[in-house]
Amino acid sequence: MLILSGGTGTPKLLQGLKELLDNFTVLVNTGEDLWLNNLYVSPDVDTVLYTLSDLINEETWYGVRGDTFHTHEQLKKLGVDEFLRIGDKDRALKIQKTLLLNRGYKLSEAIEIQRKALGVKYKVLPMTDDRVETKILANIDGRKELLKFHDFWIKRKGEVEVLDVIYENSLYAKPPEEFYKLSFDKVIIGPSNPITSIFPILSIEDIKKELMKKKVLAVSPFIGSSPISGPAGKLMKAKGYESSAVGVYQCYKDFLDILVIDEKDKELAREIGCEVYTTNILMKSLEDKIRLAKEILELL
Ligand SMILES: C[C@H](OP(=O)(O)OP(=O)(O)OC[C@H]1O[C@@H](n2cnc3c(=O)[nH]c(N)nc32)[C@H](O)[C@@H]1O)C(=O)O
Ligand SMILES: O=c1nc2n(C[C@H](O)[C@H](O)[C@H](O)CO)c3cc(O)ccc3cc-2c(=O)[nH]1
Ligand SMILES: [Mg+2]
Repeated sequence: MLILSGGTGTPKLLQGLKELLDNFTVLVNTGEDLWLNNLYVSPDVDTVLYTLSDLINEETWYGVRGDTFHTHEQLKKLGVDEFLRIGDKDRALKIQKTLLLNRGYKLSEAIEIQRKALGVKYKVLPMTDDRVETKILANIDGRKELLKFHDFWIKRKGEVEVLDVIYENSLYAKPPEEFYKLSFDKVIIGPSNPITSIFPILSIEDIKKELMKKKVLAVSPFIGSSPISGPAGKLMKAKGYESSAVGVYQCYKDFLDILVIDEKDKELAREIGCEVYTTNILMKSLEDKIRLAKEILELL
């Protein structure tokens, strides 16, 4: 089983799947990775590692539950304002990843070392060992500007007009070597943001080519015309997709076999050209996550 993931929606589903499955591989978005004061930050990978090792802070869906922020606060006092609030335990994981990368390890090799160190039994692969950067083409005071994802989402709080989203260098990027050794025939695209969490993964040609040959199920991150959280709605529109479960089908229709949508959207099924399964797709409790995971596994 291969699961495509960003850093919030799919990790919730992973909490359900890991109660039901002994093994799967998570292929994680790295389009939002960044160097922050010489520290390599891979937000979606770190959230997946923390989710699979039961360390994740479920209030924020990043960082370690109960972490302290001494270094972050001291840096601010000294005049270094990290725009991401990085906890002390979380910083250790990022420092180790940075050390390994600086010693020439590939990102996938560094993640493999960290997965084992955290006692995660599931495989976690970055979508590439190359650098693919998601950039947001925005209208800033009448001028077109290409923003880094974190500039768009954290500094500007996503409050800009989005004209397009691009995946820089995806034309040349390859999946990690490990990807070619995987044997799987089923794929779950979790309820992550199709535009900035799943499309970066699909922008890597060999990954999309592989999905065309597999049985693929996706879970909608939308109910009605709104995402359950975050900027997916405006990003979908910027890329010309409907901000709805129908738009999610449009994003994945080249290879999608089953789309799981919310029961409130059941009348949309006639506009969706693959098998549709309606259920409650909101995951609040662990029971919700296990229930949804169970329904998905029965469908695949
Ligand atoms: C900023 C955020 O990106 P990221 O943190 O990487 O998150 P993902 O792309 O993995 O997921 C965001 C995506 O998740 C959907 N969501 C959240 N909670 C639920 C839920 O309980 N059920 C469900 N079906 N989807 C859920 C949400 O609508 C978001 O679109 C980002 O891009 O939002
Ligand atoms: O919106 C925020 N996202 C934070 N994120 C999440 C992340 O940068 C983005 O929100 C995700 O990339 C969205 O996909 C962090 C991720 C980490 O791995 C470590 C620290 C942070 C800190 C923040 C933060 O302060 N604010
Ligand atoms: Mg993300």
